[in-house]
Amino acid sequence: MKNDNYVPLFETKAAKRRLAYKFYFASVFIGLCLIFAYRVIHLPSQGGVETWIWIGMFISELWFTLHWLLTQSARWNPVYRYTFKDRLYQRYEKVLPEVDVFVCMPDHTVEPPLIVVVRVIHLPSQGEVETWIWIGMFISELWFTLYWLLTQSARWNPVYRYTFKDRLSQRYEKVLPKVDVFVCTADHTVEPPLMVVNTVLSVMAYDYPTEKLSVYLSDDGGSELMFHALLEASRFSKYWLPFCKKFKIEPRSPEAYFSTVLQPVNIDDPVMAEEWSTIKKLYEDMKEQIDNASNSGQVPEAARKEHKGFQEWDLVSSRRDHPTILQILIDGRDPRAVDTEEQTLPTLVYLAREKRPQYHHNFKAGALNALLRISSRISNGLVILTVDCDMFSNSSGSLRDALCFLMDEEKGQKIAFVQFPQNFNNITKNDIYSNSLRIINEVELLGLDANGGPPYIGTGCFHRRDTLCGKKYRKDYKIDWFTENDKRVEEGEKVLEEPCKTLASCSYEKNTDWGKEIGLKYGCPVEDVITGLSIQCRGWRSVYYNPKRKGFLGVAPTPLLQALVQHKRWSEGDLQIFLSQYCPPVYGRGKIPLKLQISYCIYLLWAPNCLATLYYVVVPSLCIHRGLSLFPKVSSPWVLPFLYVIVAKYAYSLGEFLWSRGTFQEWWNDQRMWLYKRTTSYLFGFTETIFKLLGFTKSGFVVTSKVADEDVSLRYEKEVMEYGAPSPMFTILATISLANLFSFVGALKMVIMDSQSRVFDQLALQMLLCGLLVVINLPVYGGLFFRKDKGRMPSSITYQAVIIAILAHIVALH
Ligand SMILES: O=c1ccn([C@@H]2O[C@H](COP(=O)(O)OP(=O)(O)O[C@H]3O[C@H](CO)[C@@H](O)[C@H](O)[C@H]3O)[C@@H](O)[C@H]2O)c(=O)[nH]1
Ligand SMILES: [Mn+2]
Repeated sequence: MKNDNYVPLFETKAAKRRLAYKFYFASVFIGLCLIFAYRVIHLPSQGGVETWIWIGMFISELWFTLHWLLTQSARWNPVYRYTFKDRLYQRYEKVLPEVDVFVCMPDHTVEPPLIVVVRVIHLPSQGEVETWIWIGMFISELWFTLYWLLTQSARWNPVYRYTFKDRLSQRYEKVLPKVDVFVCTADHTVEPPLMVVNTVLSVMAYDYPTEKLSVYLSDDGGSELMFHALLEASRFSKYWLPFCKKFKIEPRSPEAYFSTVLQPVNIDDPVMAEEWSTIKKLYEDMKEQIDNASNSGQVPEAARKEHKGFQEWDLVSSRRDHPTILQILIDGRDPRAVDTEEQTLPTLVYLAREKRPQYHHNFKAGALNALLRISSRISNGLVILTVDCDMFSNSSGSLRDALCFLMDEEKGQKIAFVQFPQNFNNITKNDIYSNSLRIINEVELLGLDANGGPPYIGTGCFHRRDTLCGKKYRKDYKIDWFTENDKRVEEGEKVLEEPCKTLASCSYEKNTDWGKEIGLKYGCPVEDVITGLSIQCRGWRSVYYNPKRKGFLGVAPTPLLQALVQHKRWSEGDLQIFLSQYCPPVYGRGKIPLKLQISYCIYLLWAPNCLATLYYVVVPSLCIHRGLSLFPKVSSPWVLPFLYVIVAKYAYSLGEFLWSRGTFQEWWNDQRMWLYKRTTSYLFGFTETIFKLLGFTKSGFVVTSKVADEDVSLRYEKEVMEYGAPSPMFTILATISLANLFSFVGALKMVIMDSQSRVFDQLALQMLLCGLLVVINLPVYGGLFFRKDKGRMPSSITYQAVIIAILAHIVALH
């Protein structure tokens, strides 16, 4: 099979193993070991050796108990077997089938593992609280170490990818596969129709044979306004597509284009200048139509009469209760569907799947699965692109880039999907909410790619239809692009909307494998990650492609609360996967490489970080008042590993940021958001997952708002933190920052009053930690006490936080 003339369609380069990185890794690792040595050696001496012996006994017995539980599984229900040979001979002498008679002899032995409980209750009392606080520090540091080791798996061996679109075109221009683009929208109030149609227009304008391109919009809001907007866009596309192609403009979302290019690119060219103005005028008209309808909440009567599609809304009683609405706005096979230059237009379809209150709709996963079925009947593209409605295509070449991977003769066969990074076009200069996902996009996903493939992150991802529909990888899997297109094309008949509608009905999936083995998986708030993981576990790999010109640009959440809620959904969904049967180290064993299993855990274990972090930002500070020292004295050599690990870790992280074209201020903001997310989003995600496991709650999907009030946007532009809404998340943030402020002030007082500077010697590291927390929380104090605008902390939160912080200090002192 090896082809000597094989010239690849893409290339992979390993990043140079940086000596500095290795040094960093080894030295921090040694530092961590020293920290643990310190923790063990310096356990508060009140408890002394006895405490440790006791803890040792505890751990040993915990192990014995767990192991004993394991061994019980083999004792639960043993069976013995007997046979009756004589009967066998009598009856079946000639044919001799086998007969077993089972006699079951149950043997239940249950020893309640009470020993462990006894250990916990009777921990030697000399050390008491101090010992326990110390053990808490130990466990937090153990967690941080393990987690840091996990994150290293994504840094070990990053790779960069490059494509050769000219070769693709030379070899395959005539037989390029059909591509279906799925755009999802859910709610026209938080996802404005104008934004959605801009996304649709940008993907319609891909540099690709239009007769092979189909765009589907799934509207989970079932909104007439959205349909109206799409209808307007289908008309505008007749002008927009030829314009894009003629002048090769980028980006191809009209809104993004006209807001960056304020005058014709080539003023000297009168033809271009005139066309530019005409198109801009047409766009402004369309924008006005759509915005007017959105603002009044009604489609104008005249527009309604122009298209039969609006009649479908006669049967809609609410967005949660309506039959399937399916409208093919442009049918690419219709000879009349052409643009102003007589070129075929891409197929354009509007779908609002059936919704009934008694059926669970499974959020985005449900929407994508309905699209998979409907599109298989209409265009049946071999390749599927999924994009969120707020993510316009920023580069008309991305589609061909993706095909370079999927169509490569040797390595392409095994690739199930090509994931582009999630980038955003509303990030402010220093990215206050750390929305840009810079380190994930520029560092970690490159490493995951080398480890076996990035996860599927829901948007900007090109899939093979087959793999999304559950196909397993086999060595002999090979698509012959020269015949495949013809095979799948239907008779060329005009597709009828009515018969297709049942494919998107509520009852269609009953008793089928949809949502389990076929299509996107149900029941998880991060349907994308779990679906990608299971594709990889079926033997496929994925690739990550991060070109200079970003492939897609989306809308990042602007108020702080939105960002935190989004991360709550992510961390919750991720932890759910970890605790489910799909846990990568279990489910992926033997199916995906070990290093990929580990890399997955970086994200799947986001949520549990909340515990160690909360401990670390609360307990050491509160202990300052008691004079309880939890870190080595400055005069002791043990302080060195602590300082080294702190400095090395943060220096490297800053270096990584700058090297990925970030700024110092942005890195600092990222550290703050890291703290915020860990103490709020992850905490809520963690507890909710546990509740869900226990069966108390069900997970939902809170759609992130893509619009903000004017004054909120203004503050965002100025990079002023937006609190505003009363939320328990803010209570936590405010309380932590106040508690640390009180501690720090108290500590300063103690240091000043202490003439021999013994306090400083003992508490320096604790004060450093506390002081850093105060500095990083400066915006919170501003929001609590100094700001007057609407984005400040609500006063209810200020009161709560002050009271809780004072109470915490009182409790800590006694
Ligand atoms: O019932 C629903 C809910 C959401 N969506 C769509 O799903 C997309 C993502 O929703 P959004 O509120 O923007 O969530 P994000 O957190 O920004 O989305 C990220 O995280 C999701 C998983 O949590 C992925 O599905 C997305 O692709 C990924 O961009 C949007 O286009 C929505 O219109 C639906 O179609 N139906
Ligand atoms: Mn989004």
